[in-house]
Formats: sequence, C-alpha cells, structure tokens
Amino acid sequence: MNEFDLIRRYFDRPAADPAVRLAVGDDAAILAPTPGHELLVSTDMLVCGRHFFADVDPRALGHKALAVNLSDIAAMGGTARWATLAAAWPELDADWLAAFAEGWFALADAHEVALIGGDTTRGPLTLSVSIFGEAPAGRALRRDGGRAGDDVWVSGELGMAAAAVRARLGQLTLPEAERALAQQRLDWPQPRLALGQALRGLASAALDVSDGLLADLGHLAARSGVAAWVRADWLPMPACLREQGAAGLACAAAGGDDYELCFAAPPSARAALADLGRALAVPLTRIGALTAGAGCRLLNPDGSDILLEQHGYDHFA
Ligand SMILES: Nc1ncnc2c1ncn2[C@@H]1O[C@H](COP(=O)(O)OP(=O)(O)OP(=O)(O)O)[C@@H](O)[C@H]1O
Ligand SMILES: Cc1ncc(C[n+]2csc(CCOP(=O)(O)O)c2C)c(N)n1
Ligand SMILES: [Mg+2]
Repeated sequence: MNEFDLIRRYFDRPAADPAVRLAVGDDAAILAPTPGHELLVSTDMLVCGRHFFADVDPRALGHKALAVNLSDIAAMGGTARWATLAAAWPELDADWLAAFAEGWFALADAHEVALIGGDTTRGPLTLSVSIFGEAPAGRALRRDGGRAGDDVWVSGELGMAAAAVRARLGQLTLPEAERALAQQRLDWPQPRLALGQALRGLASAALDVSDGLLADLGHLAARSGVAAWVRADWLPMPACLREQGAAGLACAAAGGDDYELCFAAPPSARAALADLGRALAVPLTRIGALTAGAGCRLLNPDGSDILLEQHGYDHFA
C-alpha cells in the first residue's frame, strides 16, 4: 500500500452532502456555503505524547481528533459541516488506520460532517484537523458578549478527563470503576453541538473548556472586558473527585480536556436554561458570575479566594 492507496482506502468516502461540489482527489475541495449564513473556521492539532498517550485506542483517537474540533463549532453555536484531516503517520498499520477511520467516521456521520480533504505524510504521529461550520449571519456565539451581572454556567461534569491523565501519570489514585469512567471521558468527549445551537439568543458569550475552566473562562472574561468568579462548591464534579480535596478540585477547575461549554447569560435566562438542560438531557450548572474588573477567581463559600498553581493547561508554561 502506498500513500495514495492509504488515502483512498481509509479516507476517501463520497460525501452525501450536495453542498460538497468536489472533495478528496483534487487540489482543493469546492464547497457551497448556505446563503444567509456565515462560515466558522477552526483548527485543532493533536500531538502524540502531548494530547494523547502513544498506546491510545485508535478508534478513540479518530473520534477525539474530530470531537475537539466539533467542540469549537459548538462553542460558536454553529452547525458543523466539513472537515479536513492533515496527518503524519509513523507507519502504515492497516488495522490501526481502519480503527482510527472507524472512530472518525462514526462521529462524522452522527453530525453529518463530510471529510473534504487533508494531507498525508510520514512522521511522528500528529493530527491537524480543520473544521468548517456555519451559523445564521450575525448570530454566532462569541467570547466577547459577556456583561457584568451575567451568570456563568457550565455544561456536564468537569475534571474526570484530567483525572484520567493524572492517574495515568501516577499523580492521583482513583477507584477502578471511576478510573474507567475517567478514561472514557478523556478518550470519548461528546461535543455539545445541540446545546451550542440552542444557546444562540440565550447566552451572551460562550466557549468550550479545553485548557481548563479557569483559564478558558478567563479568556471569555478578558474578551468581554469584565472579571469572572466561580464558586468551587458549585462546580459539577463527581464525588470521587470531591473526595480528593485540592487535587480533585484542581482537575475540575483547571485540568482541561473537558470539552464542555462554559457560557454567560443574564439572570433573566435562568428558567429557560433550566428547561433547556432538561430538554437536551445535559446538566447545566450555574457556577458563578461576571462582574466589573478583570481576571478570573475561584472562591470559597465565604468569598475568600482559592489559589491554584495553574488555571489551565499551557504548552509552554
Ligand atoms: N499559529 C497561529 N496562528 C494564528 N492564529 C492562531 C495560531 N494559534 C492559535 N491561533 C488563534 O488563537 C486563538 C486561541 O487559540 P487556541 O488554540 O487557544 O483556541 P481555543 O479554542 O482557546 O483552544 P483549543 O485549541 O483547545 O480549542 C484562536 O483564535 C486561534 O485561531
Ligand atoms: C498525554 C497527555 N498529557 C496531557 C494531557 C492534557 N492536555 C494536553 S493538551 C491540553 C489542552 C488542550 O490542548 P490544546 O490547547 O492544544 O487544544 C490538555 C488538557 C493529555 N490530554 N494527554
Ligand atoms: Mg475552543
């Protein structure tokens, strides 16, 4: 099998989407965006040893490479449409590639996202995915719309993916059942696309939690020109992390790899958000608020600060 056989065998699947005029096989894809919509474009890379362990399940890796990109479209309140996959593969392992493609296409098909092109080289395992989504013109959710007085919310549960990484590195001990759940959260993030779309018109600002809640909320606050606080005891985290004390809190508040949505919304939206959480069967938890000022604080019930060593993952810290 050579490079072109590899592409044809694993990644060249005819797109059902009539907006894909031309996909894999030419010098560029040709797409027909939906009239009245704006294009959302984002890129996320996964590097072996940095974003995943070398012995990762290839099906999970195929899923995650796409999922983390879908999560950025979810954070914008968009519909995901098309993706490109640029990959460096260390070797041509047919079973491994088949499993990777299976993980990718299962998620791609579930969200009707067509693989429209990419690039293939040999090298240390690295995946760079670009995602193209759409939102009705002027309606995408941005980071810069938050206002002092808004509530801060987060979807799902925080911290288990980071706990899986720390357990693997011997920095944290989890009971067997919880360790399996944590591994599941790390390997199989579920991008919150339906939630993001439903938040258009409800949320004032949003982003997805990839680096860690405090770091990412800090970005939202900075872009919105306000400060943020969150209450440690309001964070949605499983009991097994609460029981770990400071180490568990660090996972939930700053661990990253959660791919949940964090968003700001005025208090007048509380009832609608409670209904939305029930309708989508996604837990939505009010965890804090935006205020005048700058920065992002983690608070005790008495209002005192909890200082963490880091607010999130930083590749160069
Ligand atoms: N090399 C680069 N050149 C131009 N822009 C970049 C580059 N790297 C990142 N950016 C931009 O900087 C901003 C922040 O990037 P970042 O990768 O942290 O996005 P994020 O959504 O916060 O996190 P994640 O990558 O985990 O989704 C984004 O707008 C991104 O497009
Ligand atoms: C082996 C291994 N070590 C550490 C981590 C944790 N981690 C790596 S990158 C990142 C932030 C998101 O990345 P980016 O900002 O590049 O999108 C996080 C939380 C992991 N997942 N696997
Ligand atoms: Mg993001």
